[in-house]
Amino acid sequence: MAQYRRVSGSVGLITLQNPPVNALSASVRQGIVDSVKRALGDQKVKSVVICGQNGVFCGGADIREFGRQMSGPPLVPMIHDIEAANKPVVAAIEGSALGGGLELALGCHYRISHSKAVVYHCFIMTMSDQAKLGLPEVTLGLLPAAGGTQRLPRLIGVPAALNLITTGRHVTAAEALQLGILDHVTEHNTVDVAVKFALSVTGESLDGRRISSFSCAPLSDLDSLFEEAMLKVRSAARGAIAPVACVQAVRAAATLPYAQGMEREKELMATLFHSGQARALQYFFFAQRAVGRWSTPSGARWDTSQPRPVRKAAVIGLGTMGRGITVALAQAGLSVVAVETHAKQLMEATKAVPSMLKRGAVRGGTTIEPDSITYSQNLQAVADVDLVIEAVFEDMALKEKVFQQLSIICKPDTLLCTNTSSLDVDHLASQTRHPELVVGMHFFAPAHVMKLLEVVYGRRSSPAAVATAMQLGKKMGKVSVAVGNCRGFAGNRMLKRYLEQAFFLLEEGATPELVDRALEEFGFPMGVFRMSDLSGLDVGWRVRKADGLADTSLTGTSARVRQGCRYSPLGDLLCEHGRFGQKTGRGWYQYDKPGGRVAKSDPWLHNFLDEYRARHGLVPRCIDQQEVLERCLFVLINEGFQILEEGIAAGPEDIDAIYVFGYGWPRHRGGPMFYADMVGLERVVERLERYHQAHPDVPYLQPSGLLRRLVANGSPPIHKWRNVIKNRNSQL
Ligand SMILES: CCCCCCC/C=C/C(=O)SCCNC(=O)CCNC(=O)[C@H](O)C(C)(C)COP(=O)(O)OP(=O)(O)OC[C@H]1O[C@@H](n2cnc3c(N)ncnc32)[C@H](O)[C@@H]1OP(=O)(O)O
Repeated sequence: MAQYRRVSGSVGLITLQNPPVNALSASVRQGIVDSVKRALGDQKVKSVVICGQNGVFCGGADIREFGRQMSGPPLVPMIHDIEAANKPVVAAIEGSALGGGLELALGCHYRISHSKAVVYHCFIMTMSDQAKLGLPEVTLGLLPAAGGTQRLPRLIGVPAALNLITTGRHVTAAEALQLGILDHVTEHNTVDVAVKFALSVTGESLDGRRISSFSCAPLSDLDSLFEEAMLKVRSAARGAIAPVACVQAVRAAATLPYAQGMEREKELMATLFHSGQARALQYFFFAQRAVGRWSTPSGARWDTSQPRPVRKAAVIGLGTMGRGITVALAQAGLSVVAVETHAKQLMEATKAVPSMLKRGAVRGGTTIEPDSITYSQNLQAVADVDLVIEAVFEDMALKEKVFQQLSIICKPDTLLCTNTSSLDVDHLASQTRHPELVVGMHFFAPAHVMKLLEVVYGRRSSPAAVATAMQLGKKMGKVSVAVGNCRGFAGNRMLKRYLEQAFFLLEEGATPELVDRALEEFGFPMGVFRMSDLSGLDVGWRVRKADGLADTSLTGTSARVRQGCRYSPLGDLLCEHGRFGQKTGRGWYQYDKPGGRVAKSDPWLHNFLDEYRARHGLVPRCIDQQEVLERCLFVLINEGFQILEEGIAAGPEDIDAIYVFGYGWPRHRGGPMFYADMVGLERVVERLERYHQAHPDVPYLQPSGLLRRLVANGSPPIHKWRNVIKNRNSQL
């Protein structure tokens, strides 16, 4: 809806009303069309202001309408009519003007927005109280098809428009003013200022105010500008089609008259609108928000659990993870006690952490007060903190000891969190006096950069403890996903199956290059072997040794079998050769030096694989990309269904958010569970069964019970899976 009233005698004020973000639903568009008509037809009205209710201008087109039959007045002619009006129309932008919201504002003759001077909160300087503007359609697999690709370059120039449209980034009102998107910013009430402004421009000529009549500022070398832009978008998101279409649409603005440019925009949008990528990205938009509405099998929920305030936190262990967590906490404005019992490691951390903070501040355009962190070699320093995150070496005996000590030293209500990536959170809780205050906070390296946080609730974790960890994650800018306690939790448990298949494929005749190429063409930034080299092969080796798996003294058939199942010792053998990946300059690939980044094919590795196969009587066969994808991805997906079945994750959105934010799953494919839905659950079952027949010694290739049940229920779409899971759980 849109409300219309006349204010200050001669200004028609149109207020968009569609909480929470005033999205341009059919009824809002109808409201705008009707109100504009009324304003233009009313002789008493000399100028018009468009604003949004509750301090938000407009969050863009209503994304929920995209999957349905479109109705109501279309955006393009609506915006065209506003621009063509013979009375000045002013956009009063508070909160957000995004997507169709900004395109609506670009159709207005003037744009005024809200910007407050720099504010300080805790130790961090931000520009928080400012409107945000942008054309984020590309992040939804679309392009700004309500004239955005044609008006923005005409207003601010081709290079700046290309940047905004292809990245979808939001800019603050201050930056938008600098770029020329806004005519004016104010620290006062934006709508009042816009109304006064509208009165002041009454009767002035609008000839120079209609952006569609502008020409793009000429540029000397358009071809190389667009070639460069195309290369950039192609390497930023492999295989994503929307960024490419965005570049093509902006090119049309730079080279064609407006009307033809609009035709091109429409054509390009038509190719995107019904694409699988658009569906995946729009699903993921809502999935991201759904993970915040967490619940646990014991009935704890996001809306009934009260988080505790956390002002002062401690980090125990200042290795790579601990340092990153310290930085993330400080960046969130908390006071941090950083504890490391080894003097040398502590000294290194006192140098590394401030420089990480500095780099982060430069990147984020903020300043940070390093005094918010105190360092100590003594665990007693955590006595008065509200929350502790333990990040010591991944060793149960060591962690047990730390938790026993923390339980004595800390205040009785201090939340004790562990950053373990796979160990038993319940067991650690049992070492403390208040197991209800123990949860896992599983960060991903580098912890101050990666968006994902798995919040692991144990059997006895209280709802308040889960809510506090979830909220703290959000405060640190993370996407927090609540998961249950099992070996590897959700993400690493699924990863284990994926890695196993990759090793098996090498045994059967593939090379790291072939496997990685298939996965990178699918859209992962790095294939499994390049990724292992980056994160260090010794990490998994240590875990396998702790699990009693990495025994390379075994010979004959038993070398490749553990607990009755197929096992590949390839990763263990590489580690025994001192090949830990990038850090040693050798892994699945070779690097020019230890710490080198550029992976090169390694003849040694190929010989090693040949010898290994010969030793075990394995006859290499031709493996194609389809098999690589199906074996690696379907087994990972299958484990995802098992995790849903067991209630370790509450819904498919949780798993998808974990994989996109923590494991590089291409966002335009929606996440592993969405991908399964797109491929078709029946097909996933059929392929898994086929591979299981061929490899009966790999039990994880057998389709999970939930996957089979979903197929038996007619393969409902992903948003209905929770019902099938719920029905099953209620029968138990
Ligand atoms: C052939 C057809 C031609 C059509 C041409 C179309 C051209 C235009 C296309 C578009 O405009 S696409 C939409 C572009 N806009 C966006 O991408 C903005 C999306 N929203 C946001 O970034 C944020 O929501 C916000 C506006 C910055 C506000 O953030 P905040 O953190 O305050 O709230 P959220 O939790 O994110 O959202 C609250 C609530 O609102 C729902 N929502 C937000 N935006 C939209 C939207 N555009 N459409 C529908 N719903 C929206 C969001 O999902 C949340 O609800 P729940 O999911 O929690 O129920």
